Amino acid sequence: MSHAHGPASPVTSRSGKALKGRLRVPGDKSISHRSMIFGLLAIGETRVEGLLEGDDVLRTAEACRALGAGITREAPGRWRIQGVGIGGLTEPSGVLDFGNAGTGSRLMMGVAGSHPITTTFDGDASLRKRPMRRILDPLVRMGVTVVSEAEGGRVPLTLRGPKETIPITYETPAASAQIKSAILLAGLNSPGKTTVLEREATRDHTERMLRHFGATVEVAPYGEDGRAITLQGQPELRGSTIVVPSDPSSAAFPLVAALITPGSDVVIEGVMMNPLRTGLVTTLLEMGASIERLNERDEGGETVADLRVRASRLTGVTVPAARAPAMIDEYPILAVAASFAEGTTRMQGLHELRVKESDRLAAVAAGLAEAGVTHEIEGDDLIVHGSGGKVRGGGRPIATHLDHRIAMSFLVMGLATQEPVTVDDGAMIATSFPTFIPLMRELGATIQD
Ligand SMILES: O=C(O)C1=C[C@@H](OP(=O)(O)O)[C@@H](O)[C@H](O)C1
Ligand SMILES: C=C(OP(=O)(O)O)C(=O)O
Repeated sequence: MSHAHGPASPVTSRSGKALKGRLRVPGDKSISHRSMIFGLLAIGETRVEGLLEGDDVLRTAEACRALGAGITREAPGRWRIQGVGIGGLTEPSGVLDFGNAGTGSRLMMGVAGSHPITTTFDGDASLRKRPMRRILDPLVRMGVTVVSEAEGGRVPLTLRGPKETIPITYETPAASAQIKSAILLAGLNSPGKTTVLEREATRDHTERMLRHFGATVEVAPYGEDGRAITLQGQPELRGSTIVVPSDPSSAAFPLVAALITPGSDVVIEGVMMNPLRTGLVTTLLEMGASIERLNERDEGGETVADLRVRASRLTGVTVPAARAPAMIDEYPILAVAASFAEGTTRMQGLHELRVKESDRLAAVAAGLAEAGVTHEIEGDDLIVHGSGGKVRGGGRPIATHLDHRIAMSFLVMGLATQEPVTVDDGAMIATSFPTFIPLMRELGATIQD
């Protein structure tokens, strides 16, 4: 089982030459998970190009197989899925082990939980700590039975679905695309309309893909910044082709690395620029970063651009809480950028960071402390006092707590610190960005494992 994690493998980065060159980061993790899931739920064949072959997505693929999909890998990133259609899922013979993946497990609770089969979900020590009540509550209202659960509504847990789900209208208690998506996916097996109300708009990949596969989805404004998303249940989803754009959350690492490493000039090709994902770029531009959006074009229904990034003098800013959904996974790397800025950066409203792969507020703060960066946590805000370019680094190995983004963020920091930075374990990087270390080395980075 994946919760028995192997021996930790420390990784060290150190400052060296400027970063130069062009690179393409792997496919978007959110779209990759959903490609597998929609492939399972469609009738006929789905073809995927540019799938992220990270551990999280491979777990979702395995789960889809266990639920009846025929899945083949034809070439790197090129996959074919034979779907079973909504209502056609088969009961898996074993536990669905999602490893480290919140997205995979939560979306699949909506998919498998909405069918009249019994499914058990589990994951690693990190996933076993993450809250699942936020998914189970709406599913129960839709007629799903929680057969068993670990204390506090956590995995391992077992669901049994009804023949059809009950259509509901539900306001999500947190700005979370995972909650929204689990409900909409469960609503696919419902005879009526399922409506999700979100007070703040979150990434809309599920809505876009529902339409792409043939479902009817209406989106209306809700409140000041929110949306009401209504799905007509029991559509026939048809197998489709998906081209997965590069993941902006992965691009964030070479992007910040180039900004903080003197003399750097890097182009990151084909990065998805969905406005619900570009909060980090917006913030860095406000801080004075040199980031050019070149060659903007449409790829697979999303706007993508090549980002030319040059080393820049950054200035501290206040990042409003309202921007959090558009950059939720990018706060650890923003904290690194803020450490090198002139002045103070205040990141507001970060409560959701406490329930990611680790408590990211605590993990970032602990890492900053090791590296000699002055910072505070005030309520849900993280305040980083930048050093105007000089960050000590060194300290004891940074504790990554099974969190890929903590590992990559502090390895990026070490590329520009006075002393090397070591993270205690690089293994989890493979969950979302397996080629991170080789790609960074190609740009000239010194990273040793
Ligand atoms: O829907 C998705 O693909 C994701 C939603 C976000 O989680 P929340 O919904 O918990 O905010 C994000 O942190 C995660 O990496 C991917
Ligand atoms: C929060 C993340 O992922 P997940 O919730 O899918 O584990 C992430 O990738 O930063």
